[in-house]
Amino acid sequence: MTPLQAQQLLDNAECVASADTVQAVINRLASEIAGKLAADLPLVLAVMGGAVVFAGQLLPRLNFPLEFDYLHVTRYRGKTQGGAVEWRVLPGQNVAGRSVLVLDDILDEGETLAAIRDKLHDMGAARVWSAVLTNKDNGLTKPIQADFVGLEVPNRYVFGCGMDAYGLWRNLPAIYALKDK
Ligand SMILES: O=P(O)(O)OC[C@H]1O[C@H](OP(=O)(O)OP(=O)(O)O)[C@H](O)[C@@H]1O
Ligand SMILES: Nc1nc2[nH]cnc2c(=O)[nH]1
Repeated sequence: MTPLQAQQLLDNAECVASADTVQAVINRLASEIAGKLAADLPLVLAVMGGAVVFAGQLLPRLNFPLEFDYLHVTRYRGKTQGGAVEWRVLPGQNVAGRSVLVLDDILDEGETLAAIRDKLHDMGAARVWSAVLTNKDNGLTKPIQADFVGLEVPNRYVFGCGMDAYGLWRNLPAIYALKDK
């Protein structure tokens, strides 16, 4: 894709959450998470790559001791339809016996987060919590619900705030939905 095509993608998209809304949502999530996990010394795991913006903005708002690490799993690989869950970096052995909080940018069909939860339980996590910046309102019965949900987004392909559109635009401070084809 050329820079002009990438710009046209954004120009034709619809903003579904402004940058101010996203900041307010992350503030609320930080306080909800502190209410549940402040005394647990949790291991916080960001799901690369989509969670990078969410994690980077949430972590400084969590005012209690925690350990941070990441895992990398992908299922969309720059496309707008998901496929098989592919592990690129497994969680570390430090999950055993821990209260683990998984951070991700979006819960869509739920396959990714369910696979992460199962993996963490297999590795001996004492309790697995999850926080997602967005939950897609797609009418599906999902295999997992997140414990902490930022925003509901419409049943369209969304991007910005860590979420990509054809591999691009993760850097946007607001959330957009691709124009319907
Ligand atoms: O609920 P699901 O339908 O399973 O989709 C959610 C997952 O899809 C995205 O990851 P993606 O595979 O696009 O990789 P990325 O993090 O590199 O964008 C997103 O970051 C979630 O991890
Ligand atoms: N960027 C992005 N990634 C996703 N993964 C699952 N659904 C989506 C979506 O709508 N946008």
